[in-house]
Amino acid sequence: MTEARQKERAPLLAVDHLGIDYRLKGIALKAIEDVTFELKAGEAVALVGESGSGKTTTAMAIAGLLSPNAAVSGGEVLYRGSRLPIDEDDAMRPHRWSDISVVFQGAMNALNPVHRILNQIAEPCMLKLGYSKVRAMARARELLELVGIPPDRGRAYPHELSGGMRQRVMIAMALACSPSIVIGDEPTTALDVITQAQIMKLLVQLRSQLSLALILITHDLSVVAESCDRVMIMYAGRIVEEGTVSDIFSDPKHPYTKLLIDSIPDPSRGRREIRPIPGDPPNLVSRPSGCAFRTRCPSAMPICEAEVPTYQRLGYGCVACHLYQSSRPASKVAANV
Ligand SMILES: Nc1ncnc2c1ncn2[C@@H]1O[C@H](COP(=O)(O)OP(=O)(O)OP(=O)(O)O)[C@@H](O)[C@H]1O
Repeated sequence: MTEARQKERAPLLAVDHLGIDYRLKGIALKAIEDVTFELKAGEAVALVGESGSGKTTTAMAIAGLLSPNAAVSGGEVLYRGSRLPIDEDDAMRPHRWSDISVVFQGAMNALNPVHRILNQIAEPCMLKLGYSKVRAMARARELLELVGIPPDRGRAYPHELSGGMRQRVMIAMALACSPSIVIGDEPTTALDVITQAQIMKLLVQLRSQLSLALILITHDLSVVAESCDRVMIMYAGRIVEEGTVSDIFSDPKHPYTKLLIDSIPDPSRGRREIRPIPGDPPNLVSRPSGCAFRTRCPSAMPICEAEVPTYQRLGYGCVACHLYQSSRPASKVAANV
């Protein structure tokens, strides 16, 4: 097959055995290791996991927005079959906002307080798309309307808008250069519950209207169930399970995924409180040997201390757990879980 044909058939995004370390006073913190997944055009996937599991690092690596003390320790990210220069700021510039953009949490910090919002949305259109000021302002008005803000409000400064409106502005900015992938890093975290639901509804609607692929980082599993096709569960810097939303919720495999799903309040079963997972995630500077979850795992076996489980395909999903390693018979697997 020719190279051009291969690229044509490549997934929109492929993250291939990606590892990212943070340098801290000469010590390397392994924030993510061996992270591998694909994203198809128009697909919505969620990255889920406890705080510190590496969700934001994965997302920022894909967008080429890693902090200065981060370094790629292995692997690569491919966009439409071509390697993305994720650790080269200048080389990443043509991709940022045009191919991959990010909606961050806490719009107040991301927006410039002294510029009117219309100008802030118009700016990437001038810088990235080379639009004239007049054309960029027209595009900015169009984008405001798309995210449900009357274009006249474009004269407002960020502090004159509600939190929900500001987050809509962030979404408009993320869409300004018509990217194929939008990453939402906990895009609704700072908002009240009703506004959270409105913003998620907007993202879901825009995703289908514009055929966007979405990578959604969230702690909220109910949001995942309503807005995503697939879920990737992260633990201590690795993806431990991946599957369709319905498979993960109805038939989770990894003991961590099971506990995570069990932690959600379920009033229909008389459980109204969050049930925290006992124990703490490991220190990523000195990871425990073998499976990082073993110290909290109700199904841990001696092999879990000795070997890192490989990430294996299981049905339509993937799981990294010794309970499911292919050398083990299926009957034993069932008995152990
Ligand atoms: N700039 C940095 N320098 C050093 N360590 C960092 C840096 N950014 C993140 N880390 C560490 O890397 C690990 C992964 O962090 P990351 O923010 O990717 O996790 P997360 O799953 O997104 O967490 P949260 O849900 O709290 O945002 C954590 O141990 C975190 O403390």
